[in-house]
Amino acid sequence: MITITSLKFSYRKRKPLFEDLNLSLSAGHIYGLLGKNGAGKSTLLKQIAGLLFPDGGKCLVMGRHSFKREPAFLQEIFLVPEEFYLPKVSIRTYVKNYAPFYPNFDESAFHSYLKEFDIPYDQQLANMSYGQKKKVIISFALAANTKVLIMDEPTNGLDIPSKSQFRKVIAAAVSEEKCIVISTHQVRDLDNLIDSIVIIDEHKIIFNQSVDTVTDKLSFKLLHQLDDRQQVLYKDSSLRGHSVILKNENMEHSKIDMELLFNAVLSNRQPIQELFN
Ligand SMILES: Nc1ncnc2c1ncn2[C@@H]1O[C@H](COP(=O)(O)OP(=O)(O)OP(=O)(O)O)[C@@H](O)[C@H]1O
Repeated sequence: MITITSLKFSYRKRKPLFEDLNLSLSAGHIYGLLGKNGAGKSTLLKQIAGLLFPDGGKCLVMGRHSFKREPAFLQEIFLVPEEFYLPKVSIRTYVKNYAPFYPNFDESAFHSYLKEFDIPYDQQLANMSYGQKKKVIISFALAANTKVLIMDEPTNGLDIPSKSQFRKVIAAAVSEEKCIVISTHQVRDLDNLIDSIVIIDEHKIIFNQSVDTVTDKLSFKLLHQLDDRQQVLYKDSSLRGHSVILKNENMEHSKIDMELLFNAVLSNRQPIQELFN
């Protein structure tokens, strides 16, 4: 669905942000895009949405160069940006004006997502808080029913109950035809939601694996004592004990700890990458 090959991009000359970045994302998945501040997550999402031109390489979405922003491409992609502007109109008028750009827009789904988020339909966008506006744009994005849905830090600004509502509405909107990409620092907000993890660091994609493959190869444990015989790939020690990542040699099933995995991939990249090659 999204194929990025040898992508090069920089905002400033002699300071490349992406160099030979390669990424392939398929339909039927929810990808979590993780990276440190400034790693280039938002920039990558903008490249996919065709809001930035590559300096080299290709960014193809549904077989089309995203930077061309052809109508057939725009109808099938929706980006929920981290910072957004909504016009000073009612939700009703917003839908009337913008839904026609999306041929598969589902108005009844839009109503049900708003209901899930406790947002009354008859409201003026100008009178809403940042978090409420964000819920409107997320609901609209899901109802637009595009094949590609990109969300940049969607849970920023959402209160605690809204985060589980968010997981619920996303889970309801998933289908085999859609590719959903969500960038976040709040990995716990995406718990049980994303099925694949993509990590960007130092100009490149350094990790792109499904959660199932990760838990097949790695075992996540909380140990009270470390045993020298165990080959610990990464550990994070606290008063609770040692949160560790081990090679999953006995085919045990454990629940992925995305924060631990992220820190492990960044600090102990080579042995972890080798396990997946
Ligand atoms: N419009 C711009 N002009 C110049 N440099 C920019 C611009 N936008 C972003 N950058 C720079 O590009 C780099 C990547 O920024 P980007 O916003 O893509 O990172 P990010 O991974 O989304 O970061 P964060 O997690 O902090 O949101 C940063 O060093 C940033 O300063």
